[in-house]
Amino acid sequence: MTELLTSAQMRAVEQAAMDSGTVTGLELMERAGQGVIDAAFSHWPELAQAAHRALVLCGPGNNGGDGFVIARLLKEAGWEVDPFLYGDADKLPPDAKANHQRWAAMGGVMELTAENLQAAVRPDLIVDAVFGTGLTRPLPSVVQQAFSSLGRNKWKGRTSIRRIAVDCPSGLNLDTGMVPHDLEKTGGVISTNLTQLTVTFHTPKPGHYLGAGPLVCGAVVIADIGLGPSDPERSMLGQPPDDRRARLVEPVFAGSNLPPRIWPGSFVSKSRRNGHKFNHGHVMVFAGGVGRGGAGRLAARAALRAGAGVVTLVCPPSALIENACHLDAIMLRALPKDARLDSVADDRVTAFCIGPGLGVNDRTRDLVAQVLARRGGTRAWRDPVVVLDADALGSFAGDPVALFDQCHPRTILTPHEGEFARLFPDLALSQRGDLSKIDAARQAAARAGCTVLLKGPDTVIATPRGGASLHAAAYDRNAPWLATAGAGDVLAGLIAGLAAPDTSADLITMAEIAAYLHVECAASFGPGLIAEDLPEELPKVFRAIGL
Ligand SMILES: NC(=O)C1=CN([C@@H]2O[C@H](COP(=O)(O)OP(=O)(O)OC[C@H]3O[C@@H](n4cnc5c(N)ncnc54)[C@H](O)[C@@H]3O)[C@@H](O)[C@H]2O)[C@@H](O)CC1
Ligand SMILES: [K+]
Repeated sequence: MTELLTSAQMRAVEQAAMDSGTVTGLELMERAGQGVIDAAFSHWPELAQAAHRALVLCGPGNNGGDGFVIARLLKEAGWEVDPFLYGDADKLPPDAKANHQRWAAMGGVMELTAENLQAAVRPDLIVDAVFGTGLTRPLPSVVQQAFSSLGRNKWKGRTSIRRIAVDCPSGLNLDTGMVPHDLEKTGGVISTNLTQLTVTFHTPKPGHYLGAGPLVCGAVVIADIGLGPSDPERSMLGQPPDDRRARLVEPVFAGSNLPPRIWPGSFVSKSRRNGHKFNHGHVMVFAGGVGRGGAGRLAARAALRAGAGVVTLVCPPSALIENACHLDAIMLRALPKDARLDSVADDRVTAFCIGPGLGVNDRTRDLVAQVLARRGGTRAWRDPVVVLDADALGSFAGDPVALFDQCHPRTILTPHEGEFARLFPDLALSQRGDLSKIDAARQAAARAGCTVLLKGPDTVIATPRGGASLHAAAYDRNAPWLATAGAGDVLAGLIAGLAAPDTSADLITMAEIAAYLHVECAASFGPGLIAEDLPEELPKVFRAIGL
């Protein structure tokens, strides 16, 4: 797990390092500039083999300061360098001003405008050092126009020009992954700032993985600027996340890759020990009525493939034959309309998955209430895990507090953005503004008193205490085939199946692993994927991670 530092957290880390006297701001800036050049040369080795030409676009803050370091270092390596500045050189912050002055002894600086860029000699490399973590509002129109002009320039072989961004493509908010748009203006970085490589410092930032981040960053490389390890991450293995710093869900700990056999493999119950089927948990999944059982069956299948010892599907009596025609290894029980849950669920049920295909109605509300009221029974030390998805959430759309009042710490809500908006209208995507998806999920978890997994290509998992992690199906784990009907039902089943064993780790850890495996299955299966394929791909993914 890699920590994702917000802009404020990153500033605090830098400030603490400077206050400790181990490093100065100028030294950090020098390392940042050098880190960008090293990353560029490693990504495009041909650039390292001879001197070339660079356009360096600098902004009014320390991101611009990094740009002036890059300009100087490239010039010293024999490159032709043309820097452009947005803003007033006299108003640059101290370290950036110092680097501007060092550059000024070597060459001139042009004002950053579309006209000046149009007149520039064709570069081999364009460096975007206009705005980094300090962006607070939409890009100024003059900067937008300058970026747009780069795409219109008459340079020969324009498409072979390499484009690198310092910390982020300018215009991207690194806390939210949003590109604040001034709606009066057209374009914006998404269409005009075609970054191929983004070099960020110390740790990745949430915005590299949230929202538009993966669409605009190209590839992301982390440059070490000597701020030390971010946290003893190895000790975080299987631990709940820090209450303030979010983490990225990936098998990387303390900066090095762990074999996936250790994470996530060692958290899969059956990889650890033998035992009776009930040692691996009993998952109960609820299915809808006649013709609506597919979603529940998908979840049940995923729970069983994930390693639950026993999975039972519960359905109305009228749907018994339909489900019996589809199921073998999954047990089947009928629950008449007015019957109590106790008539089918004994104390050995360790996890419930409720919602997919169930219908938005009073019966669903009643079943959710009965499931949430269950306690550990003979396993009094541990209440059953409850995964609430789809219609279990939709059924409380008009009265979310009634749901939150019943949720306990072993509950996880797994909404997509639409379902989330109905439970937490003020935290909906359309209302979020500068609130990141991570903070929205945190607030939702605090309100609901349980874990919340907010789905998407950027899936955020948050706990009521503020712990949060982000799983991104992005960059080399991009999985567009996952946007398919039923994929969410499979995820809900995976969580229930992984979290069902008595020995399973905390709920957020198991939700992280479910999100990870879900995408691994999609990537492993590849194009043409439909939801049924996901559970069937799981054995192959388990073998690939060394189980
Ligand atoms: N010593 C440090 O703090 C280090 C900082 N580093 C670099 O410094 C960057 C952060 O520097 P800053 O905090 O100065 O932030 P930025 O350089 O991203 O920009 C901040 C400046 O832009 C202005 N601004 C923000 N949004 C604007 C908009 N839409 N239109 C016009 N002006 C706008 C702000 O008022 C401020 O003057 C990082 O991204 C990184 O590249 C690195 O050099 C490593 C060391
Ligand atoms: K930038």
